[in-house]
Amino acid sequence: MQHIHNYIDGQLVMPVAGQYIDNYNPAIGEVYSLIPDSDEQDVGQAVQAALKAFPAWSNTPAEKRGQILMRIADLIDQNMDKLAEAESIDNGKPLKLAKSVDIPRASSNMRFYGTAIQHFASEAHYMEGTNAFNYTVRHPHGVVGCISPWNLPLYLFTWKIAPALAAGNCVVAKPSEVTPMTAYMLSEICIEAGLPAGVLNIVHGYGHKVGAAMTAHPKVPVISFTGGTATGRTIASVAAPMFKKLSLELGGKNPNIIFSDCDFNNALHTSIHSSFANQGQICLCGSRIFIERPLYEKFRDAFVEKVKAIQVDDPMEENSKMGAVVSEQHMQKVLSYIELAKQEGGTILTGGHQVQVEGRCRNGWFIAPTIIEGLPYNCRTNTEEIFGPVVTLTPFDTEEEVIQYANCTDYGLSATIWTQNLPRAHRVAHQVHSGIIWVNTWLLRDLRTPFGGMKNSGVGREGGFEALRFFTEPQNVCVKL
Ligand SMILES: NC(=O)c1ccc[n+]([C@@H]2O[C@H](COP(=O)([O-])OP(=O)(O)OC[C@H]3O[C@@H](n4cnc5c(N)ncnc54)[C@H](O)[C@@H]3O)[C@@H](O)[C@H]2O)c1
Ligand SMILES: O=C/C=C/C=C(\O)C(=O)O
Repeated sequence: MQHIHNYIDGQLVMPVAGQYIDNYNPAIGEVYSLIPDSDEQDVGQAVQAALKAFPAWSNTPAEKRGQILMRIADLIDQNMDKLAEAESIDNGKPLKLAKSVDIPRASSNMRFYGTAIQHFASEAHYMEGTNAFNYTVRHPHGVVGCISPWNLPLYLFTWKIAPALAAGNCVVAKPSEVTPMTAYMLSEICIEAGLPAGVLNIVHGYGHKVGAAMTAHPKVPVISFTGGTATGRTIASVAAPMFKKLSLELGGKNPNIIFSDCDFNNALHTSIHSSFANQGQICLCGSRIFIERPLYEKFRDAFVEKVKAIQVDDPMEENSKMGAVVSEQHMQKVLSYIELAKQEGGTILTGGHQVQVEGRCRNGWFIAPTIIEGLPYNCRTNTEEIFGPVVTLTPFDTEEEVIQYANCTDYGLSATIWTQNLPRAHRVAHQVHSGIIWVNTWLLRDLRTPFGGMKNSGVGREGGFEALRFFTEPQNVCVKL
């Protein structure tokens, strides 16, 4: 069976304690590889390697650092098919999705920050009347920790490490233990691309061991984390008393607001993606669909009809639109929320159950896309993150009412608004408490924009120069002439 290795000090190495964790193919329901069950000893070695590499890497001209990131991007592109297949096997997502979204975005992340760092300028402030000026240098921090989740494995892993490396930091990174394979393949790519030893170190294993050791390590002053809100809280509780700098990208329970005057076909088709793409396991999925009452029945009936036609099948099938959810444990969690929705008075319009796919996937973990109506806007099903192929439909009568519905959760990541009325689009956008608003679209990403959530969806922003500012420490020098 294939063993995944840690990537420490430029080498692919076994975990110090020699222990491994089973890695499952969720579409088959079987173990297909083994992941290092690393601990604080491996994290300690990774931090030492990163500290050793830091002086040379931080003094490497930005242009040269950028060139190495671009080489990594080229190698991701050259290995597109292999990486996409590995992502699909590891995560259960349709191969087509991995090929069209996950892996291309991973190379875009490297390319974006490989070039962004060439344009990242420091500020200067002249003090009129005093004949003095200030210039601000942005120093890399040293060793930074990057911790990522399982839903968009290589996409979110590279979204963190690219700006961290571009800014001149050395990195200790931990991909999710549920989907480690493409991060492992990335370590091979980094070696081939000539990334100097110790600049990026990838330590595999459990969050409560590897992630916790990174968070608590005194030589890792910065943690960038994407994952669940509860985990973010644990990390913050350890990091805050150590005065670490934190970026937290957490969960969401995003509203998808559909007004009667929307472009109906566009709203309908995009809502299918925003509900069920990646089996609904994207933090940006619009899991609460609010429909203005005059359109409610028309939208509901058309939506249910289209969703009933979605075939859940083997993610490796060329035309698969919906694959497996990531693990048996996650499937049980999602199914338990469907039971909760029934107890809370919801009506299942379609789905609501596990699916057994024929053939090689008969023991895999699949859930039918599920639509529920008839729930109060503030019940648990409508306020807690399910993170699976489950959406609720709720009618509304006025703007004020739907804004209240939209804002009634502790989350504030993203929202989508469908209307042809421009003033209304802006009016509603400004009142919805979400860090990311889409009008008449969904998941249209410009990598230059600030990305992140309000309320319990996170702290700080990724993307564009925000990430380069996060991964650097500003130092102001005031000079009197
Ligand atoms: N806001 C965003 O950009 C965004 C993006 C993707 C996913 N998410 C969220 O991520 C969640 C799903 O991902 P998940 O289940 O992998 O999340 P998770 O919080 O369980 O795990 C995320 C990562 O944190 C690690 N971890 C777990 N416990 C830790 C600890 N005590 N200390 C340090 N690290 C620890 C895990 O091993 C994993 O690598 C959802 O809530 C989803 O909304 C948010
Ligand atoms: O599941 C969460 C998705 C996060 C997406 C991004 O971070 C992005 O598109 O940059």
